[in-house]
Amino acid sequence: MNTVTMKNVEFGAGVPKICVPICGKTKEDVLEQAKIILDTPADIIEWRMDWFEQVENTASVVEMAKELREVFKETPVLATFRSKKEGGELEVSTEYYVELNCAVAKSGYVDAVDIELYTGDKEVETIVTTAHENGVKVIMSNHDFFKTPSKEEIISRLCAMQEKGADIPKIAVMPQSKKDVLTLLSATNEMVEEHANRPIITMSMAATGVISRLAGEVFGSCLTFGAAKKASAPGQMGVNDLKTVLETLHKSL
Ligand SMILES: O=C1C[C@@](O)(C(=O)O)C[C@@H](O)[C@@H]1O
Repeated sequence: MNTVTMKNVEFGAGVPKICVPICGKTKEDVLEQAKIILDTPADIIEWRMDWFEQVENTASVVEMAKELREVFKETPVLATFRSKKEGGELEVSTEYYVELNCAVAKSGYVDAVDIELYTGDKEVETIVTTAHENGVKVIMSNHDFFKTPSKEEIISRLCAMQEKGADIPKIAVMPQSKKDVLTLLSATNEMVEEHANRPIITMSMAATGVISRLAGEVFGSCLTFGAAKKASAPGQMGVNDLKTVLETLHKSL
């Protein structure tokens, strides 16, 4: 199993890393949330660009990324535009999605970009190539906010991401029962043991799925999302509680 390193943070080894999202509408909101996160045990920051009111202007986005880099000098920053169909705040054209991700990847101010698997093959390839040419890692993602696909389907999506050059494949699914949470955990375990040659991220959302956000070290998810001021998806715990649970589990493993 290869690990992935951004700044000094190694994904895929030891305790799962904690990612804290920033969901600010204005530049002031973004910076306010950033300053709050500075006092938390976040290992990596996710800037949810789809929340940013100036997201349709690439120059403003790059400027904001620059300011975030000034706040987070040593902490990796992941830039994510989450499309509305996968749980985000805004829909943009596929053409703009590609332009935005390429601009932010080329800016030199972020360490990773999130690319949704189902953007389109050509488009995904363009962003992956641009990111890698600029030394930026790719977290490739898929979200189902309504249900949990079968174990085989979850594994097949994670494998597709690996084939498309994701540095870290990621899937978030919604459980409709406790059994669905077991399906996600079982898919995670099988993916890591039989298919993956790199770290992966998985989670089952909402209250029913919260155990999946804590058990990554057991089943094989290298990162978990925790909230500081604002959660970006249902089921995220407060970042300090999350840290305590991860560390407590780690001591017994
Ligand atoms: O992909 C993910 C995972 C997530 O949806 C979650 O469930 O924690 C939160 C999003 O901000 C992030 O982009």
